[in-house]
Amino acid sequence: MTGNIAVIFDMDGVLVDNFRYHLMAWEKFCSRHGKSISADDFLEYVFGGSNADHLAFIFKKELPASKIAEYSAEKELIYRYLYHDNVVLIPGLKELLFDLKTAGIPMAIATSAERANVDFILAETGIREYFTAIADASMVRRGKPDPEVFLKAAAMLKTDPADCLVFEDTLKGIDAALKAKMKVIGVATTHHRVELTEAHSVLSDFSEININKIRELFS
Ligand SMILES: O=P(O)(O)OC[C@H]1O[C@@H](O)[C@H](O)[C@@H](O)[C@@H]1O
Repeated sequence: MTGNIAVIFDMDGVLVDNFRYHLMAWEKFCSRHGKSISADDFLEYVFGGSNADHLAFIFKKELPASKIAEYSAEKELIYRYLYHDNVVLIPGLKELLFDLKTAGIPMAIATSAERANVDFILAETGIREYFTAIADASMVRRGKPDPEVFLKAAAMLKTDPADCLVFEDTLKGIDAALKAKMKVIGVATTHHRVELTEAHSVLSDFSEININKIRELFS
């Protein structure tokens, strides 16, 4: 640990509460391809992971990279179409981003989503200026629960993983952050608070956290 902390935000379920829009998009995608996925299976087995893992679950086999790219583009177009007029930041997030930025604490996004979805969320919410680094699906070989995307974000921030705090809403993401040896706070949007007990702490939204509480996690 060097003492210079950084904060890494997952995107879906942490910056915005959009689980149901991803679910609707996957359901629509499945119906177009003669497949199906239940909400329970989606939540338990795939949400929070990579589209390659989602597609392997839906098609019951690994797909070639060209098919993964084609199907991902189709699903994400449906998702952005459905979610477009409904994008709202999680309460308290903007204030926390401002406080962290003015305190000189660097921030990154580490997401299983593709870059077009990141650009979509940042454009819709106007929070791009707060982030020094963005690690997306295209930059890693293995999706969460593998720690690769969080380690990539820490490297981009030039911060020791032990000095990083992650905000995550999924069990896969919390697992990944812990494997990266980072502190992790669960955000109870996609799951109930009681399901996120592996995290160092849990909150319902960002109005429950501030810089002093974040610093205390590292003391
Ligand atoms: O890592 P994040 O930001 O939670 O992103 C996860 C999601 O990213 C989306 O692009 C996928 O299609 C979702 O279904 C997936 O689980």
